[in-house]
Amino acid sequence: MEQPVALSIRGISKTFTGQLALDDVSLDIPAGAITALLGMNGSGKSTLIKILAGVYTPDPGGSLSVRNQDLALPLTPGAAHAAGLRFLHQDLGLVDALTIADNFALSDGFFARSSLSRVKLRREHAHVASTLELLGIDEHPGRLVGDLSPSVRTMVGIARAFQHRSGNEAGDDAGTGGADVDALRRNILILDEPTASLPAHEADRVLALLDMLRSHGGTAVYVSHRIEEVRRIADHVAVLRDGRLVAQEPLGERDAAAIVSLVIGRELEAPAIRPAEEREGAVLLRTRGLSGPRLDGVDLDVRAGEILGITGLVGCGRSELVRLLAGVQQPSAGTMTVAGKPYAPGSAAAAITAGVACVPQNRRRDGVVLDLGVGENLTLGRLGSYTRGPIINRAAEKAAAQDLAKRFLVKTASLAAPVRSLSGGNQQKVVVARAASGSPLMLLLDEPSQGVDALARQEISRLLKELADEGVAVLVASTDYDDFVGLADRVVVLDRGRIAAELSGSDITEDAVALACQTGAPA
Ligand SMILES: Nc1ncnc2c1ncn2[C@@H]1O[C@H](COP(=O)(O)OP(=O)(O)OP(=O)(O)O)[C@@H](O)[C@H]1O
Repeated sequence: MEQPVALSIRGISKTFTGQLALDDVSLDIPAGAITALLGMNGSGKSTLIKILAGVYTPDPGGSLSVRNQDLALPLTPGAAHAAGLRFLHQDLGLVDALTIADNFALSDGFFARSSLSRVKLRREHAHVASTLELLGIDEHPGRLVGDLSPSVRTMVGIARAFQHRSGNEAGDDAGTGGADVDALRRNILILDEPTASLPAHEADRVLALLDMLRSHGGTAVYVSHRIEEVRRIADHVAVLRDGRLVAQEPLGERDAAAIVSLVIGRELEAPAIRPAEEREGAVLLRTRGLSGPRLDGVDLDVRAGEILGITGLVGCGRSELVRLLAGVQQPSAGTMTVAGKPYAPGSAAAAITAGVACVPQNRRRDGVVLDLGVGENLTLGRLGSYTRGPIINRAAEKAAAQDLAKRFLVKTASLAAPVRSLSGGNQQKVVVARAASGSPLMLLLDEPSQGVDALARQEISRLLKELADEGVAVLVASTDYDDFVGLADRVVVLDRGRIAAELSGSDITEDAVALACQTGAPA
């Protein structure tokens, strides 16, 4: 039997200055099922979601309907909400310093809660608790959001999207209404890469919540670049390529390779294996007894030309290790050398001067200047390379930016376009390209494939191998174990700040790394 359609999108296009981001997209989202919205970086997924959320105005001509009711275009955020469209953006919009219940109240724009009586507050807590319970979230409404694990924060974000207000601000009944099963079934949840920044086992909990939503008859549209997650959770796939819808079908029994080829339009080639001799350079980085708040006496040798993976469960000290090596945090004990010389960078700039470049985890905060152009971001901090005396050679700067954009496959309307206008994955490519462009001795990357599509991920892997072949020591810290397969020569697993296991060569598989993270021992 055909499933009823929850959301129907007809002939939607969106042109940004000089660029067609969505081209006549028509798509039906079936009710009571999870649809994975897939596509490479820059294919138009976020643009479509922002049109549904009433953030972007589509080009004239298309139409939208929810359960056969036409919506007036352009939508406003209020009209989208009234129609039952619920959104979870990557930035969850939760306030750490407030409780779960307060965060629920905040989303209603209603925060005169000091005036609520104790009875009403208790009732409000009960509403929030029932919503949490319905979605399988085992937390007390009075818990501070800042104390929650990343996956529970995401789950709270989802639960909050479903709540409804009851009563009015002035009236007796003012307060936040919990969601009931009917609300879960009636509304349509749209999630833009909810698991992008979550390690695999945390992401699993969010997927379990989506399972729960589906079991209540709920409808969701889910964007992800993680193919295994799509296989695990989706009933249907819809694929955008260059702004056009190229597939809309049940997921069926497709394996990962089949989904990837649906997304990129061809088969992904197997990654090239690096010959062993290319990873046997001299020791470039040596740490002895390296310690910090989370790290506890790490001894590490990384060779020139080696690609080393660093992983472990949440709190293992992985990101701290990157920060200490990158000079943005100072060790409490231990020593480091780079190319045999003492290395104690007091800042990121000092690390770069010593030949250690870093691709930080939070690209929007630390990696790019959103309002500067793509070209300027690519050459940022390297102006010295294009100046002779007081004269800046703009042509040389532009040529360098063009080269980098081409080599790292940055998809942009022009080099002058602000980085803000780039899709998430393309912003990431800009950061990687810039870090690699200064001929570093060592390149550190913290979660480099967050929000990056399968093809770009492979391109980044290929470029990292190229850099390693040129003698650069590459350190990739990641919780996405797939990042290491076909890329890393060696993977070091951290557990509570110490080295717990090490894998190398063909032993590096997703399952073996996962097992080593769980047990602290190689498979
Ligand atoms: N505000 C904007 N101004 C100009 N161009 C934009 C703007 N927002 C998006 N674009 C362009 O529209 C196209 C689609 O971008 P969009 O962010 O929708 O891609 P996406 O599929 O969500 O990618 P990703 O997987 O990387 O998040 C891209 O080429 C992007 O550069």
